[in-house]
Amino acid sequence: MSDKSIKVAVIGAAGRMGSTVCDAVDLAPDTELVGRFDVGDDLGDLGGADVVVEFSVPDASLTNVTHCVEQGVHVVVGTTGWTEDKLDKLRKTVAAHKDVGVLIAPNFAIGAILMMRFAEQAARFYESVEVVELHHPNKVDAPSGTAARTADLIGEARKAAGLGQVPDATTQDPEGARGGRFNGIPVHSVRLRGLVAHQEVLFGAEGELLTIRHDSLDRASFMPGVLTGVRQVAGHPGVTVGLENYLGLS
Ligand SMILES: NC(=O)C1=CN([C@@H]2O[C@H](COP(=O)(O)OP(=O)(O)OC[C@H]3O[C@@H](n4cnc5c(N)ncnc54)[C@H](O)[C@@H]3O)[C@@H](O)[C@H]2O)C=CC1
Ligand SMILES: O=C(O)C1=N[C@H](C(=O)O)C[C@H](O)C1
Repeated sequence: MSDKSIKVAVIGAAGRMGSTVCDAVDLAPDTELVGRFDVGDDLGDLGGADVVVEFSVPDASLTNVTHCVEQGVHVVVGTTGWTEDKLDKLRKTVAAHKDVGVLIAPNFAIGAILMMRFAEQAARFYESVEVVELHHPNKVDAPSGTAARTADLIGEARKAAGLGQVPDATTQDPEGARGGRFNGIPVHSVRLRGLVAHQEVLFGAEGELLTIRHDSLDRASFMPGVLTGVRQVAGHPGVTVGLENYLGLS
């Protein structure tokens, strides 16, 4: 007999991730789908949900998550674009609702979380590093949240190790062919029909290379992580960034 004990609503339910999450919540033995919301819907009492899963667009996420917190509902957030400024605003709202947990995860795939962790560990040993993220062409943001987070982790690890800037003799790049820089780390974004979500972290030192690559070939890869978030978020009050904090990897 199943015990559908966690009531879950999904915001962004008509999207690629939101619809996949609705199916996963329906199928899991311990979760019940009680609400599907998308753009223009009145979020109201969120269908009586215990936990909301939010996969919308960067411009809307803070407003949606704030509404959930003000309703006293825990939130698992997959939407990207969480700047420090937005996180600060959210933390202030959550501080007034002390029992509420919010998980913001740039990537729910276990391999992507490990890729970030391994890249952070490798960072101090290599003079050169570049991040290449590759996604489907319908993605609205660049770089990916995963690439931004990876670059941030690597940049901090390099600073802690006393490493300077990555070596780069480029003086002429009128079209931006060298990509963007995030926390000092070069990041390149590829958009290609046929791809889902992929990333390579390229490390280089004299006479050797290390490449760490992760591929999400299907959105099913994100679902175990999303369900882990749904099951654990109530036990983690406050704002948590990164699913690794729920997995004993932090
Ligand atoms: N953390 C993770 O593991 C992953 C994160 N993502 C992120 O999730 C987000 C969504 O990605 P996709 O599902 O591929 O996009 P999508 O474009 O397929 O879906 C977004 C949905 O949000 C809806 N929406 C737009 N404005 C809204 C609003 N104000 N309120 C409620 N819903 C609204 C849209 O109508 C659409 O149905 C992106 O930020 C993406 O980067 C995507 C895959 C994995
Ligand atoms: O939009 C996507 O598809 C994805 N978005 C997230 C990101 O920006 O990192 C996670 C994953 O890369 C898929």
